[in-house]
Amino acid sequence: MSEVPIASGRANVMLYDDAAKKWVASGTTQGLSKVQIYRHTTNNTFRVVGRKLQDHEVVINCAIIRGLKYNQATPTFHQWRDQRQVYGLNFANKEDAECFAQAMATALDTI
Ligand SMILES: CCOC(=O)[C@@H]1C[C@@H](CC)[C@@H]2C=C[C@H]3CCN(C(=O)[C@@H]4CC[C@H]5C=C[C@]6(CCCN6C(=O)[C@H](Cc6ccccc6Cl)NC(C)=O)C(=O)N54)[C@@H]3C(=O)N12
Repeated sequence: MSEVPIASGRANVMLYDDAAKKWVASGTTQGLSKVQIYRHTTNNTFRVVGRKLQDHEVVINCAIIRGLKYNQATPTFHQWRDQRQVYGLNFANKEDAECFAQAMATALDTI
C-alpha cells in the first residue's frame, strides 16, 4: 500500500498545445476521467493520476513538484504547468473541483 489516494474527481483532462494555441484532450478519446492525487506513504511525495472512466487509459501521470502554481482559472477549470507542458482539468462539477483543489493545496503544503 505504498500510494494512497487523497482526492478523486471527475474531469476532462486537457493539455495545452502551445503551437496551435488550443487545449486538446489528453489520451486517445474524448471523455471524462477519474483524476486522483496519490500520496506516497514512505517518501511523502504526491502525484496526479487520471484514468478514463470508459477504458481506464491513463491520461495524466505527473508529479506534484514543490512550488507548483495551481491556477483555478474558473470554478471548474483548473490548470498548472511543468517545464514540458500545461495541464488543464475541466471538472464535471464545482464540488469535485473544490475537493481536488483542497487536496492539491494540502500536498503543496506538505512537500
Ligand atoms: C470558456 C471557453 O473556454 C475555452 O474555449 C477553452 C476550452 C475550455 C476547456 C478545456 C477551457 C476552459 C476554461 C478557460 C479559462 C481560461 N482559459 C484559457 O485557456 C486561458 C485563456 C487565455 C489562454 C492563454 C494562456 C493559457 C493557456 C496556457 C496556460 N495559460 C495561462 O494563461 C497560464 C495559466 C496559469 C497561471 C498560473 C499558473 C499556472 C498556469 Cl497554467 N498562465 C501562465 C502565466 O502560464 C490559458 O489558460 N489561457 C480556458 C479556456 O479558454 N478554455
